[in-house]
Amino acid sequence: MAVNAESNNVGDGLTLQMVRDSLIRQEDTIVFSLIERARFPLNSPAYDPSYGSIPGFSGSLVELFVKQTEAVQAKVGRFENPEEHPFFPDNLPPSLVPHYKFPEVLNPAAMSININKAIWDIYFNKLLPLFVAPGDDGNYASTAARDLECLQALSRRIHYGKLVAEVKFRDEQKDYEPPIRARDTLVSLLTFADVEEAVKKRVAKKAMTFGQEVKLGEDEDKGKYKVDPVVLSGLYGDWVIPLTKEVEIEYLLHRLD
Ligand SMILES: O=C(O)C(=O)C[C@]1(C(=O)O)C=C[C@@H](O)C=C1
Repeated sequence: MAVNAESNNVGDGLTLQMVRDSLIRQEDTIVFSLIERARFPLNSPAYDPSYGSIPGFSGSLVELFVKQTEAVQAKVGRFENPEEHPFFPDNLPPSLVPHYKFPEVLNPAAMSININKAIWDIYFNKLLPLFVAPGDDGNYASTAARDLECLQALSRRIHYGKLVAEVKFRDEQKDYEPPIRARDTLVSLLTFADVEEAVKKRVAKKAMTFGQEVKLGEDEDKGKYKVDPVVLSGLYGDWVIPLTKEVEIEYLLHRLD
């Protein structure tokens, strides 16, 4: 994605269009990862701390999987990238690999913003039941792996709100400073209803395109999708965009600290 990874011309040259292009690219990852998760039913034992009573660990299978995976990823430097946020930041091991100097685009206040706890709760309690079928097929490890892919893709996108906010602030500093100082509402200033509509429509279209049954010959199953496009676009409208705005607001409120 990444303003970081794909472009050397970041920092002062960062534009709202560049940041939005990255959000559009990230939709692909999110839609694909949700479709992949939907291959499995809910598999609720993966989320039940009492399932299996894991020796030496008090938590669910998915928590164990995420904590252990994040520990490995921390060792190879994943969270050195300011665009990455761990779900379990406490007691992560340090990176063992040489430090890459990522461009410093954000205000240092950005470091303290991590809303992954909210993302975790919303993903498991609100989103999952909307797009996976009920049931249990025993594939708990694969299910947990797919969940982490969804969570990381969503988290990256939502925390990208920091970059969106930074660019908006730089573009319209005069407009943003007074409400920030007054700790006033910023939401109307940073909302673009037309952009939000376009995001939701594009997500529905991607869900149709990526999630169609591809068949050869006559018996094409038109209109049958792996995940309901209306559900995915609703999930963006109800959760992904509002959480991104929450990060934007949080970032801006500390932008002048
Ligand atoms: O593109 C922007 O301006 C954003 O702030 C991102 C985003 C989104 O989450 O997609 C959020 C708020 C705006 O109303 C429009 C879109």
